[in-house]
Amino acid sequence: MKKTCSPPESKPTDAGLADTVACDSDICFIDGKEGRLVYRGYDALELAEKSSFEEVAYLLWYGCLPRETEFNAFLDGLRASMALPTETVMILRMFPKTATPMEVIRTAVSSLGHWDPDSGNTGLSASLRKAQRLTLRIPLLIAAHQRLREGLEPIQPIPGHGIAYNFLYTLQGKAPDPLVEQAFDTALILHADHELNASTFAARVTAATLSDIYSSVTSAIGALKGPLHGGANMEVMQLIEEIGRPELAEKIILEKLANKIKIPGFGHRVYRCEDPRVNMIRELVRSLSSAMGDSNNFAITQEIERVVLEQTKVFPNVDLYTASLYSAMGLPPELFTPIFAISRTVGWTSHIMEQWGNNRLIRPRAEYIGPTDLHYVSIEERSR
Ligand SMILES: CC(=O)SCCNC(=O)CCNC(=O)[C@H](O)C(C)(C)COP(=O)(O)OP(=O)(O)OC[C@H]1O[C@@H](n2cnc3c(N)ncnc32)[C@H](O)[C@@H]1OP(=O)(O)O
Ligand SMILES: O=C([O-])CC(=O)C(=O)O
Repeated sequence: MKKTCSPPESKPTDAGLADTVACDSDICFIDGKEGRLVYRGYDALELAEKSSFEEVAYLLWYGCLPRETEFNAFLDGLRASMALPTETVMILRMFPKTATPMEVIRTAVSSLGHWDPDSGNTGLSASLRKAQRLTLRIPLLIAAHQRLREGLEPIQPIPGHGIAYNFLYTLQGKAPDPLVEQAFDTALILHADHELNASTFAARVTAATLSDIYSSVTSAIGALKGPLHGGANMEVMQLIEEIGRPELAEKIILEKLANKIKIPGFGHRVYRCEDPRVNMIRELVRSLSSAMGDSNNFAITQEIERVVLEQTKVFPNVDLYTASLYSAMGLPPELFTPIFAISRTVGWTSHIMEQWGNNRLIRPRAEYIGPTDLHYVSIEERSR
């Protein structure tokens, strides 16, 4: 009798759903051939250059850019939500020292739902308020947990300052350098949405069961954590640290490629050219590293890029230079993926609300490739 199950012999028809269009959406457009990224009709690079993360959040949530009075009212509403519930800070104190920041935000974001004043209200206005609370509170939660890990007490954000400023301030305990704040705000804009990436799809699948926004965002955080998706930015930093000096990059990368190891920060399901965000982030790192007087990580990243491009047809993605950008800001690598979650929360929640606007349960089929005619044999007989 056969004792083990045999592995599947053929691949599903559309592995990874690479060729499947799963929904209509007017939030984000990607041209993977030409390398273009558009939020609600506006080029994301133009928004990154001229706008602010708060304005882009308004655009993604409401579908248009605000007039001045609308934006001021929106910012006033945001300020009112800019604090963590005391119960959440108590929960943060209870995590074991070994819990990574990404594991902590997965659990703590889920817990935030219990203290949301709109808990149980599933209307559109309540969902928008929840989306805004999540976007304001996730950075505070990441900063508070990091301070607790370092043996420091969490500190309150300063009303009147934006999300980028207050994340850096509540993390580092001092007003951020304006150059760093500006670069961080730009990075938040460039990560805010990306169509049906894995974490957004996870959020939409959960939302499509008519589950709540906190459950949907928690699903998304779980998907973002993996190294094939958001977790890649931390892996890029680990690779930079492993390499240590630019002149060692070529040897280490060639060895990895020879061993068929995928290099984090390269490859993308949609882009068949350089990810349009890469150049803007590359230039931000170049100027920030030089202003901070340490360009070693930038130089290593450039070497990694040169060798991978010489050896493969695989282009860099958004994560490649993000690692040395955040490192030039003095941020620890284990916060890189949680930072991705700060900006993508805007995209996730926009998609969740869009899903609810025209909902149908998301439930694809599997191509069954196992047997169908087996008969039950008792455990005694099977064990003979
Ligand atoms: C924000 C984001 O989520 S961006 C993506 C972040 N993830 C990473 O940076 C992790 C490294 N990259 C990867 O693992 C992949 O490129 C993914 C997961 C992003 C995309 O995967 P897929 O769309 O399934 O592409 P797939 O894995 O089939 O790659 C296509 C080809 O490019 C090669 N390739 C893809 N990525 C890489 C890489 N990072 N390093 C080396 N080769 C690569 C593959 O080996 C494959 O080559 P082959 O056709 O000769 O077998
Ligand atoms: O779109 C994807 O597959 C990955 C992603 O989230 C991004 O590139 O920002």
